[in-house]
Amino acid sequence: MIPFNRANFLRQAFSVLDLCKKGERKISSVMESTFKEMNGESVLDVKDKAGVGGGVQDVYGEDKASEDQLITPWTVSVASGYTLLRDPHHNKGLAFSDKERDAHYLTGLLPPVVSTQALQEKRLMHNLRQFKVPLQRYMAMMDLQERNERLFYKLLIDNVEELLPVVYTPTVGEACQKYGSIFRRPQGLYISLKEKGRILEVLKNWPEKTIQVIVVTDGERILGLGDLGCQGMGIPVGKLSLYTALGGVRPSVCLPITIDVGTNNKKLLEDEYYIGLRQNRATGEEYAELLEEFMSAVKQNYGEKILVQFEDFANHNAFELLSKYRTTHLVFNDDIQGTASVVLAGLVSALKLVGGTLADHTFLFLGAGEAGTGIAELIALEISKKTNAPVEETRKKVWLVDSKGLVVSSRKESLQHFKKPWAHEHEPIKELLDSVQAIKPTVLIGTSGVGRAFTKEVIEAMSSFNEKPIILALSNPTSQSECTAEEAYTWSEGRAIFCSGSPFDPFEYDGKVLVPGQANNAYIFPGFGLGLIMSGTIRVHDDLLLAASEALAAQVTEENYAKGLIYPPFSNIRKISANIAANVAAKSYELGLASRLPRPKDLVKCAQSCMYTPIYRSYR
Ligand SMILES: O=C([O-])CC(=O)C(=O)O
Ligand SMILES: [Mg+2]
Repeated sequence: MIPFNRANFLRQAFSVLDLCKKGERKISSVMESTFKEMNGESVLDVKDKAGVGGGVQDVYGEDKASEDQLITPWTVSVASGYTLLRDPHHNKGLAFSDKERDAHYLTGLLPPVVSTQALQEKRLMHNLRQFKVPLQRYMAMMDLQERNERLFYKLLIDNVEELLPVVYTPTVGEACQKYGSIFRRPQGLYISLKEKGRILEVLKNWPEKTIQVIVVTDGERILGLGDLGCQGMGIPVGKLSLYTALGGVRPSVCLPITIDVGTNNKKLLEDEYYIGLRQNRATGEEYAELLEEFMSAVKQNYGEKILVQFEDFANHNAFELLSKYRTTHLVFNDDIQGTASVVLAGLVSALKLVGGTLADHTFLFLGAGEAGTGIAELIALEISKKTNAPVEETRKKVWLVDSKGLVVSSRKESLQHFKKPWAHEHEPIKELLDSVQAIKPTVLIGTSGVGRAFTKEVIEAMSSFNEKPIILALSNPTSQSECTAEEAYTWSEGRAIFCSGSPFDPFEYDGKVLVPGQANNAYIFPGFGLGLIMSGTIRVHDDLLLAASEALAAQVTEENYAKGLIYPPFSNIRKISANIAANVAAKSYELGLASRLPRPKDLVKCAQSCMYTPIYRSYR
C-alpha cells in the first residue's frame, strides 16, 4: 500500500487530474470533492479514529486504515456500451448522438433513430396518459427514474402540476400501502434493527459518497395512513425527487432512508409480500439507541452540514427527535416545521382576501399532533413578532381539538407535553361542532388524519359567522382529507377560502369556477433545503421557517388573489423555490448560522445558479 502522506496524495491526485484533462478518465465525485478539500473549499470535520492517521475527509478510511482493517475497493471508471445504457445517471436512450454511440461502444445497441429529449418527453407523457390507474402511472414514473434519471426530472419539472399527484400525494400513499407487491428495485437505503452496531458500514454501501440531504422515515405515520413499516420508503423517495425537481438539489446528493424497527400493522405482518422486519415495533431505549447510532453515523460519514429531514414519524418520536437533535445536527421535521411554514404563508396571504391582521383572527384545529401543534406554534410566534406580545399570550388565539375534544386546562395533567401549551381556560367540549360553535373561529384547520371529519354542520357553522371562512383540510392523502373541495364550496355556498393537503380539481359553484389551493409542505421543503445547503447553514432556527413562509407568501400575485388563490401555482415552483432559498439563506447569514463565506451578494441569482437542470449533457 502506498503510505499516506500529503506528497503521495497530491501526486496521485494530480495524475488523475492529468488523465481527466486528457479525457481518459472522468473525474469522479470522490476525486472532485478531494480536490475541493485540498483547496480548502469545504472542509468537513476530521474523523476521530484513534491510533491511525488519515487525511482530512478520508471519509471511506482508505488512507488511514491499518493493515488489519477492511476497506471498500471503490474504483473510478468511465461507463460505456451496455453498462452506459443501464446506468440511469448517464443513460439518454435514443437521444445518444451517432458520435456518442461511436465513442461509447453503443453502435448496434440502439435502433438507428436519434431522438431529441423533447420528443422522448412527448412520447412518455403520451404513454403515461394511457394508464387510467394512478398506481400504474406511479410505477411507470419509478421505472423511468431507474432507467433515465434526467428524462424523469425533465418530465416532472415540465409537467409538475400533472405529475406531482403521481409521484407524490395522493398516489405515493397507495404505493406505500402496496409497496411489497409492486417492489422492483430498492430505491434507497434500508437500515433495520439487524444493522444495529454497524450503521456506519451500511451508509458506506451507498454508491454516492457526497450526500447533502437525507430524508428519513421509520414508517410509523405515513401521511394520514398510519403505520406502514418498511413500506414507508416511498415517502423519502418521493420527497427527495421533489428536492431535485422543485428545489434543484442534485439527485446524486440526495439519500432516502427507511429505518425499520418493525411494524405494529397486523395486516402487513401477515402479508406474504411485506418487505420489512416481521416483528412489532421496537420502542424505548432500543429505539432511541438505534436512532442515536444513526444520527452519529450520518454526521460522522457526511459531516456537520448534512441536512436530515425527518418525515412521517409518529408524534411521540417526532417531537422528541427534533428537540434532541436540533442543537447538535442540521435537522428539519417536515411534518412539524415544513407544514407550519406553508400554512402560515397561506394564512398571511389569505389576509389580503379576508382583511385584518393575523392577531385579529381565531384559529381552531382538528388534530393536535405534529402538523397541528407545529402550525399553531408558528402562528403564535409570528403574531408575537408582529405585536410584541409574549408568545404565551398569542397562543391564546389558537385552539386545538383532539380525539377527546377541545384541549382545555382541566385536561392538562393527562395531555402529552406538546399539547400542554394549548390547554386554555374553557369548559370541556367533546365534539368538533360544539367547539366550533363555542370558539367561533375564523380559520378552521384539519390536521387530524381523519377523512370527512368536517361535516356539513361544521362547514355551515363556520359559514354562519364568517363572510369568508378559511377552511384548510390538510390531511393526506385525499382519502384522509377532512372534507373535499366540493363539500367546502357547496356547504359554504361558494364563500369558503379552501385549501387541502392533497390536490383537488377546480369546482364550479353557481356558475363560478373555484380553484382550491394545495397547502402542502412541498412548497417549502425543497427551497428551504436549497437555502440551507447553498449557505452552508449548520442549524435550523425558527426564524428560518418564518423567512421561508414570508418568501412563499410574497410570491402570490394579484392575479392569483383575483382567483381566490392564496398560494401561487406549482407551475412556478422552481422560481418560488429559488426565492425561498434566497430568503432562508439571507436570514441564516444574518443570524450567523451560514458557513459558506463570503456571502454572495445576490442570493436569488446564487440560488438559481445552484439549481440542477435535467437537460442532457453531451459526452466527449
Ligand atoms: O407528504 C405530504 O403530502 C405532506 C406530508 O408531509 C404529510 O402528509 O405527511
Ligand atoms: Mg410527511
